[in-house]
Amino acid sequence: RSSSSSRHWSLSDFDIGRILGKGKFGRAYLAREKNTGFICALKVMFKAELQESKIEKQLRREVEIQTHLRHPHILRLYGYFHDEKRVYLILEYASEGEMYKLLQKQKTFSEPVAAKYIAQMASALEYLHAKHVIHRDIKPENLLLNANGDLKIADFGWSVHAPNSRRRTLCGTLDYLPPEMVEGRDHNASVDLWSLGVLMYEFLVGVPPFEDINSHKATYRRIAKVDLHVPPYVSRHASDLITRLLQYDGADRLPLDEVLKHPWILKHIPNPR
Ligand SMILES: Nc1ncnc2c1ncn2[C@@H]1O[C@H](COP(=O)(O)OP(=O)(O)OP(=O)(O)O)[C@@H](O)[C@H]1O
Ligand SMILES: O=C(O)c1cc(-c2cccc(F)c2)nc2ccccc12
Ligand SMILES: [Mg+2]
Repeated sequence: RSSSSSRHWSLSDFDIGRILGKGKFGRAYLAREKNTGFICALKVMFKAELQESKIEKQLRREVEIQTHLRHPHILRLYGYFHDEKRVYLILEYASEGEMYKLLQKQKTFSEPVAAKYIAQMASALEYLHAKHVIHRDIKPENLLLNANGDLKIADFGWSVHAPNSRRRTLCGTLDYLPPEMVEGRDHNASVDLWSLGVLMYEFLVGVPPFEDINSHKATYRRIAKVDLHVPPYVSRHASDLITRLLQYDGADRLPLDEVLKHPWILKHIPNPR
């Protein structure tokens, strides 16, 4: 019996269901493998579009990295295949969809709910960093939720093997990027610690800490200055953890094993991991 990722798949192996969502390049569909009835998400991308945007190499790296990852809070990539016009990724199905939409609907999460997600993130990042993989694009848009309401890190399009000096121009929001990346300097796994702090702040406050809706430049300046203001309604322990992650120098950011032992996490999650 060949493992799912080495087997040669084709579109005729699947019944295709409803569309799950559209991304920049990808459309994801609910799908069922015909022989086993296994439910998955099939992400379909057009080769022409991938070539135009020159992200073929990034996609191959994403696939190479994600196929080898096995963690309860990292979305599984079971395999992939391509035909003349399209590339297909066979992904774990996350039935509760995007964290981003849940946060938008609820505005903020309670501290116990936020602590559950931050503990799941810390555990997944600990696993990634042990494999010298940095995600570099942690944000609510790239987190999915499964039927149990558990978080799944998706979208490894920006992940690389650490350490790294980015070559590709950044696109999308700056909100989650640490000073060393907005300043184009070398960076390492501690960039994910910064993003974890930004994510925690956004879960509790409803907006990212350095957002300036008027200008990129203003956001850039606020990040570089670590211009952080935690509102008074955020508990002392939560505010302490956010501050320990949003440190200018990557070496000063609280390591993941300390995050998982922080009083704010232990208060809500007795045995994290
Ligand atoms: N495994 C999955 N389970 C459930 N829904 C999914 C899954 N993968 C993708 N989706 C849905 O499809 C949408 C588009 O997929 P995805 O974000 O991976 O495309 P993309 O090309 O990365 O787009 P972008 O880069 O803009 O996020 C997601 O926002 C999500 O709503
Ligand atoms: O025609 C190809 O050989 C091809 C293969 C793949 C590909 C193959 C496996 C994994 C993966 F992520 C991507 N991506 C492409 C993107 C643009 C144009 C052509 C291709
Ligand atoms: Mg996406």
